[in-house]
Amino acid sequence: MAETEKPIATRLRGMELIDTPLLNKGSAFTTEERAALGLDGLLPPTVEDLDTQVRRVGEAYKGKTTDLERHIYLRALQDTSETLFYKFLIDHVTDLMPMVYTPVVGLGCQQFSEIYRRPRGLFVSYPLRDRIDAILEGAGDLDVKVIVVTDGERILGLGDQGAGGMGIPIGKLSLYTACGGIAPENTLPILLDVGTNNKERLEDPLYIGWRHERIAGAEYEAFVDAFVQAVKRKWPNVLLQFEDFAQSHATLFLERYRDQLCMFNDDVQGTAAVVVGTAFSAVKVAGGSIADQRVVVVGAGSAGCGIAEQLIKAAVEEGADPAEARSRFYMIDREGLVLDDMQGLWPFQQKLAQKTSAVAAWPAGEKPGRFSLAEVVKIVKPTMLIGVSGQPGIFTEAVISQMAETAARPIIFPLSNPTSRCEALPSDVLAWTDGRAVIGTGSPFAPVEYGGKTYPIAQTNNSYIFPGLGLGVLALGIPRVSDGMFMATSRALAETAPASDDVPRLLPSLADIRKVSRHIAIAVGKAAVKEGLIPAIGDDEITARIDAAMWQPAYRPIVAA
Ligand SMILES: NC(=O)c1ccc[n+]([C@@H]2O[C@H](COP(=O)([O-])OP(=O)(O)OC[C@H]3O[C@@H](n4cnc5c(N)ncnc54)[C@H](O)[C@@H]3O)[C@@H](O)[C@H]2O)c1
Ligand SMILES: O=C(O)C[C@H](O)C(=O)O
Ligand SMILES: [Mn+2]
Repeated sequence: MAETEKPIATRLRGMELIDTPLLNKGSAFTTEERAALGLDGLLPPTVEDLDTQVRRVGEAYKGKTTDLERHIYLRALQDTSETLFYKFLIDHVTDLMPMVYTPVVGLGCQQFSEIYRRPRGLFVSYPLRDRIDAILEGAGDLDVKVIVVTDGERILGLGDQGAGGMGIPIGKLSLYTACGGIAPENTLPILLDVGTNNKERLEDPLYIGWRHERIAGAEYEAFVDAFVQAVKRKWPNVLLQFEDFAQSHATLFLERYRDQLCMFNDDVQGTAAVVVGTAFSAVKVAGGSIADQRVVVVGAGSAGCGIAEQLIKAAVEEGADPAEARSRFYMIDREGLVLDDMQGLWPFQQKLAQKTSAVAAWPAGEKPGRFSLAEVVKIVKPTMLIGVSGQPGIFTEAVISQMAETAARPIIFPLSNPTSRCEALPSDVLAWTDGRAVIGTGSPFAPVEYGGKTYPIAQTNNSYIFPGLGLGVLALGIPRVSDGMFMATSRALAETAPASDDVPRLLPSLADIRKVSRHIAIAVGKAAVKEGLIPAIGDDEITARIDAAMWQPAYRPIVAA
């Protein structure tokens, strides 16, 4: 009997069963199930199959006229029947992913309180801080194996969304299932509600979060710690993904907790991994290696510094001298080029600051001792330009065309999400570089027509990484997430990229994402064996365990318990 056919035994009957999205089959409950589970008469008489249901859903979906309506429809479907939702999502992943994930999930977070229908996941709010263990019990019978948690403070490039940030863990976990084959009953989204400093949300009479300014400092850190310790008690082996925390907390918690449990920070590590993987493909097109690049990163935050560090690691693995590799990185933040004499840098920024002595001989900029993005591009002649600033349009025509003067194939990654925060539109970047740019973006863009050719735009988003990483970790019981595992995901991702022909093809098509995630999971498993994180097992065994673990969207027989 195939894995998917093992019957599920339940005590639920009638409407209670129909109201349980993990078990509900709607019109696909069989005649026997209807009789045994008290469903006769509650359902219309025709017994349908999943494909027929997907057709009906497709028709209803076509009638939606705005992206927010499409998002609401898909979320409601997920809360009605998870199997049907995932079948629809997986079958049409390229079209539907932007509706459950970036960019539309950004709108979903901003309007979370307005479109709110039914609870999903857990809200751990500060006023209930003495009852965190009890709140986690609310997960009920779920066999929780992966949690995505946010406090909503830096939602994409949209800033503080308070409790509305819950849209992000829900969206990320949908991709764990759709793209990585993690069973939905193994996933749990969590929102730490510590208030919000977003005035608009605080003044919104419909705001569903705790109407209070953000708790900060020691109280906040103690609260997060109480949460993490409670998670460890309840689910000691869970994979805990930190998502969309503010810059002041992302790296802090990563360093604090990485040796305490199986966790990672997606904005720091997952992002770095997808960028390094895409960069491997990009340098194949542009010529040279990672170690040859001169890199300007705009936005020296969690993502920017994570990306720079992992690219440096890749250059060193290619044989570069570590100090020399580091010296080729130019981080730009609000004050321009990040220099070691600047006040108030975080330690992770300090490590990437250029030495004031190194720029002493540079031509004077507009502000004494400071250098703008435009000035840095002119002086440094970068080969790679990465945007993780959340500042739309910051890659101006002047900046891009300046870069194109000195780089034959400029590698340009405007990575900020959602689309409204993108540093430059791919169509503009191609036009400003006579079609020579090698482009990756964070949000999805349609292929661009330029000079009689069609350029696919690589969606350089951590969604290419975390589902496969999670699959590997869960299928093989890997107890910690290491930097080496992330480097393995980058290499595995690059291996799946199609060969570039007359236009760059940096990443595989999203339609192949489950195959890509499987390939990444296998690479993660091999890296874990190599690092001694799990007992030595052969490659065939790794592959077999991953294949067996992959959840498929199909109905399983249900019997009365
Ligand atoms: N493509 C992806 O997979 C991916 C992954 C993570 C983050 N991102 C995007 O990257 C952006 C930043 O994320 P983060 O976690 O690093 O946030 P962050 O807040 O840690 O960092 C953003 C940095 O940009 C700087 N900045 C703001 N205005 C600037 C300006 N005018 N010039 C230069 N720098 C400026 C800020 O000072 C800050 O240091 C977000 O928009 C997010 O959506 C994309
Ligand atoms: O959520 C995304 O689309 C990617 C990333 O994690 C981000 O914060 O922008
Ligand atoms: Mn994120």
